[in-house]
Amino acid sequence: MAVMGDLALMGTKIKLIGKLEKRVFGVPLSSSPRFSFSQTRNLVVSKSRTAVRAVLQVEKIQNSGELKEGSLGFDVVSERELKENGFLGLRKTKLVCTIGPACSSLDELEKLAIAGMNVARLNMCHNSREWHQDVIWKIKKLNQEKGYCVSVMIDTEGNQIQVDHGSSSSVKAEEDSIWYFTTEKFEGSRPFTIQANYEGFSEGVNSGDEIVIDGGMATFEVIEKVGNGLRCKCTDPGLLLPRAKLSFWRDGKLLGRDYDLPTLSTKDWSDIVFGISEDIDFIAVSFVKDAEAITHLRDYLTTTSSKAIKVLAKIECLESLRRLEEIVEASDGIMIARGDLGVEIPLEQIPSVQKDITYVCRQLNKPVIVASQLLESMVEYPTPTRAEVADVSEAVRQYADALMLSGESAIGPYGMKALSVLRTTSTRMEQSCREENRQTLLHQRKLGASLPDQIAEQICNCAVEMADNLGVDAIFVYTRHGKMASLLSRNRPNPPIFAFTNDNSTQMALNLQWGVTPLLADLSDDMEGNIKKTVELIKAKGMVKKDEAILVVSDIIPISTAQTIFQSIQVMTIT
Ligand SMILES: Nc1ncnc2c1ncn2[C@@H]1O[C@H](COP(=O)(O)OP(=O)(O)OP(=O)(O)O)[C@@H](O)[C@H]1O
Ligand SMILES: CC(=O)C(=O)O
Ligand SMILES: [K+]
Ligand SMILES: [Mg+2]
Repeated sequence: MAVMGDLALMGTKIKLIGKLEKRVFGVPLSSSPRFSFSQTRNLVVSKSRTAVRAVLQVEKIQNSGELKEGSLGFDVVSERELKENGFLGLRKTKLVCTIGPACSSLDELEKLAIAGMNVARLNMCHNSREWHQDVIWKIKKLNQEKGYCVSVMIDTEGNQIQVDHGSSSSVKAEEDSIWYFTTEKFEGSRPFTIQANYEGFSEGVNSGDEIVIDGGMATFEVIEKVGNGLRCKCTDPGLLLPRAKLSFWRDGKLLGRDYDLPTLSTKDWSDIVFGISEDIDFIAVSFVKDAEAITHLRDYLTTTSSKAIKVLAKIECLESLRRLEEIVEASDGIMIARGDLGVEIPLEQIPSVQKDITYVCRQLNKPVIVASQLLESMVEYPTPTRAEVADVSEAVRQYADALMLSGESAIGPYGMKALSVLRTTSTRMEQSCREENRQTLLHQRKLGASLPDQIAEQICNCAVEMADNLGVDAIFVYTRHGKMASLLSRNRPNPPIFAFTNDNSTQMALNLQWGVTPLLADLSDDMEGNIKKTVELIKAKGMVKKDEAILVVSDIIPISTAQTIFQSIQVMTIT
């Protein structure tokens, strides 16, 4: 079988070396290999039963770093999944669970880890510092003592305008009833009075404007302004929940409101300092309005944290949609926070906005989480609605990197079942997408050249095209900061990506990337040796079999004397 891999690297100022070898794990074989170069740009690879590697390398001069000798770290869940289901059976879509009172015991956390939780989210809006610390310690304990690989995310409270009637349960607003929205502070509740948490909440609001609560739970018309407060009439009766969110409308159009509040409050900064001290992996920033807050936080983290904590921007207000591209570029990833987004924009716009955001993230190579109400009915019931399963499937079909549970896992009694619905639904849809890709040969990945590092981008685009065309069983990538792994993931290949890194924070960050199984390995200076060692370790664990083919992409291969960086694609068949 001869297959073409077209490496469209011409035109870059890079020296391209075509180097063909036939070796068994680094040892040259004497017999003549069955492959040939057809042109400078094309590499023809023949697979044989011996380990044959066709190597195409791009050479560039740069500083090289130190790599250490050691062993290979597989987390227990991926190892089990791989043994049970084989390479193609590995789930690609990552799963995030919000941790709340329903799942904060060591036992419940372990059950979620076993069921496939990749990232645990702690919402700093709720509960105490001690409570969050206790959960983080339990997750670290499970990782260290039982071999799980669960990353930790904190989600900031942010400066959010909320209204509250002061009662712990919901209150009904009847048609034509008159209510007073006030900024006055008082304890408990007063009849027909709703407290707003921000003095300036009514600025620019006129008589006749509408107030929509929680995206449509109830609607009020503003009768008059009284100081900072608003006297209103209920025009669409409904329920007022504690800590409700509100939007203002005029003549049927949403009033975009830019409150003069910083994205990160004093409490958020203290939560961030806490997060750094607890060695967390991700900070999700709520109500991001522009790129500035993200850049500021990233600069802060660079100077204060020894570890590369990733900053995710939550898209949940109108301003963030207006500045989407700059926010995506500035951040390490995005969360589509559909809960608050549905309060800020008309609900019917959410599906198309979700599609647009996932598209932009893919182009700019940033992981994206689809969050909120994926399986909302499961907060109360043990099975999802058909519509919820369809919503989950659509997010998977859009190739979102991750799906998130909120109340389903935090407060609901069926968190485990909800996680299992996410797992089975995503596995099924991933399989269907693979079949569809194969039939149509229409590559979803017409990504073009959109990133600054064109060499890495092109190598990964070509590598994935080769991997799919050759039908290899797995892709191995050796990466320090995870860039090559994410660029491969961006192409959404059919085979799974095993990313070997010697950096723990890279491993934990890659937990959010579609199709990537991050593995901590003590890599040495010698890339040939690394490949040989990792393949043999995986072979010894019974995870690769004879005749299975692996495509290997390596990012940093220091050539000791000249300090040269090689970026290469190799195809090897296991003997
Ligand atoms: N740590 C916690 N302690 C207690 N309850 C929690 C905790 N985390 C979440 N919850 C509960 O689970 C529900 C859903 O959680 P989640 O944090 O996803 O929703 P949210 O408050 O709407 O998010 P956000 O405020 O970021 O928009 C919350 O309304 C809250 O009642
Ligand atoms: C997750 C979140 O913050 C939201 O959906 O609003
Ligand atoms: K939050
Ligand atoms: Mg929110």
